[in-house]
Amino acid sequence: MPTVKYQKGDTVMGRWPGSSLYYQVKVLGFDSKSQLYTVIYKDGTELELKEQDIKNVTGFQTRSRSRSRSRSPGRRRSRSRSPARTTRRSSSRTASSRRDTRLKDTVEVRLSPVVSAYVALSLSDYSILLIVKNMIRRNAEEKLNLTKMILLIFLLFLVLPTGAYFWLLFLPAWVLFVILQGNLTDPSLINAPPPLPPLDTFWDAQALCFVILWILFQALLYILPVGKLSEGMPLRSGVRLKYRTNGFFAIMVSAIVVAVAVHQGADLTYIHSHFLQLATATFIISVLLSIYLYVRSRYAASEELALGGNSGNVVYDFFKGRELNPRIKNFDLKFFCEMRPGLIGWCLINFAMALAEMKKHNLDAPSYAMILVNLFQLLYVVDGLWNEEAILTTMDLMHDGFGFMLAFGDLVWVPFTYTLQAYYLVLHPNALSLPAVIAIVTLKLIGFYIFRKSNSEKNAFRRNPSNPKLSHLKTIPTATGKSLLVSGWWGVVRHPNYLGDLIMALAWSLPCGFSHLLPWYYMIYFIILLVHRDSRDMSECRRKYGSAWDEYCRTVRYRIIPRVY
Ligand SMILES: NC(=O)C1=CN([C@@H]2O[C@H](COP(=O)(O)OP(=O)(O)OC[C@H]3O[C@@H](n4cnc5c(N)ncnc54)[C@H](OP(=O)(O)O)[C@@H]3O)[C@@H](O)[C@H]2O)C=CC1
Ligand SMILES: CC(C)CCC[C@@H](C)[C@H]1CC=C2C3=C(CC[C@@]21C)[C@@]1(C)CC[C@H](O)C(C)(C)[C@@H]1CC3
Repeated sequence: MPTVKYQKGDTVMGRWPGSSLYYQVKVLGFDSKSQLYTVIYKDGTELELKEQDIKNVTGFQTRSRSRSRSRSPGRRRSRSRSPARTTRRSSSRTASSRRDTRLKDTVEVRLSPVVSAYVALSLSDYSILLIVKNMIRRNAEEKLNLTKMILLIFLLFLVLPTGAYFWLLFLPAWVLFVILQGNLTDPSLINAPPPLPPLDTFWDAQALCFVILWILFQALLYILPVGKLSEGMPLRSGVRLKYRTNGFFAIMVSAIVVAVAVHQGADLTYIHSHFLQLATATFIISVLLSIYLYVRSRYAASEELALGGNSGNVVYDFFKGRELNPRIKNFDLKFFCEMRPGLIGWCLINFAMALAEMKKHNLDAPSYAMILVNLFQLLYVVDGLWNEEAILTTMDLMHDGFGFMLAFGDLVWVPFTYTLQAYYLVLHPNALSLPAVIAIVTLKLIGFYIFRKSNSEKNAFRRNPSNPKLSHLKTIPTATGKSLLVSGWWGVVRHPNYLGDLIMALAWSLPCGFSHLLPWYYMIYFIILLVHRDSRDMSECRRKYGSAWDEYCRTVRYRIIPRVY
């Protein structure tokens, strides 16, 4: 490599992707086409880095040493670490938060993120690709293992930009499929789809007006100066955005307005009889919104863009979303869409399904199964809105761009597929015995307890790591200045909140019985969604926290279900 700055075999300092931290690496080679160096970290991770993300060891060490001399031994220990080494666990919160503050000083060099050869992939996807690359190599060495290979193909399919084309077509088609199935006497998720109804049945101008009115009504409640103004997590620029967290107020006012409308003779069973038309109208709105989001993201400053979704591939970026927090003045589009029209709409639709069931079967009250589904999901939504501030520390709000996936997910997917159990029960009643009711309620409460406690614990910790109520918890400091909880709920499994959520999902499907797979759709989808989110989060955290994350994973061995997964 005659014109190349670093030679094969050189020991240099390489920036850890997505962070500002440098670790010692060995240069393995240089690709003149992509202008990228292949380097190997001490833990064996191979990465491709740009020249500007590599520094000479000499100058680097001098600076590090002169800085660390003035610091405590604990501080020096953490600075000398490579991603391969483990970090010591702190047994006291106060001590660790003190160290965290000091560790912040280690973020000293700011460089542009690596643009990998996989131009169309976000950084987290890039990490998945690295995992896949390693798996292929290992599989080739260890002979083929079928399960691993299937997982590998699945992962590749999820991350490749071409996957976006598939999902763009598949997701709306799936919503249509399940809605049509729910109307059949004998629905099946595995049979061929029922014949498409004539095109004009999809469209209803009145349905579109209702959807627009609903979204405007929710927008009005959102902008009212009622409720707390909460601060989001610090952005890359250091800025903390403010969010109006008045979701509980919004659902209460919505409930009163709906109750008054029903009292005045409004027939909510319209929602059941026009389910398809309402879904079509909402779908159109979500597409228009996504186009708007994509166009405005082209004018957004680079620090306003999410790490993923900026590949240059228009379809992939449109799907994933580019802008992190698109706002019109103080109106946060992502936060609003995730927490209001779809989420509160979900409860409204469930309630309408209960009325439709009563009308259809001439009942004085909804069935036990319908009541359970309604109450369980209402509790889930009300709890989400009551703890609305906690959403600000979730992956969607902190890391994901706002594009078609979330716009469609929030506005169409949530209200029109999460309501499938109630929709199913209208035409397919399922009688429940009292012991069955008690068992299902108990299961729901257990799931809810785990879900709420674990989410609140993480949220409280992220908001104030020195919170005295959390001082009994063990933590692992990380090089970014943030710590990881390693005892309490987050010491049981790596995603206790997913465990609670899955138990609740089970309790939502059980009231519908076992005659058909359709009401179990949510459970199946949710397992896939959460397993995928967990692996996405794992690679994201591995990238952010390096060795500290490895230590966390060694200490907390299971991801979602203790001793199983
Ligand atoms: N009903 C539905 O359709 C869905 C529901 N959900 C629910 O939403 C909730 C939020 O889920 P989601 O956003 O996916 O993920 P989490 O709320 O679990 O957030 C993951 C983040 O938490 C932080 N974290 C991870 N481990 C630790 C630890 N040991 N100590 C401290 N912080 C840690 C990391 O962020 P950092 O370190 O950067 O702070 C990580 O990126 C969950 O309860 C989930 O079940 C999610 C998706 C769909
Ligand atoms: C269309 C795709 C296949 C999937 C899109 C995923 C979205 C539907 C979900 C991503 C994260 C979500 C959350 C909730 C709803 C579903 C989406 C938007 C949530 C608001 C539900 C209520 C909970 O209490 C919560 C914890 C606030 C949830 C946060 C994540």
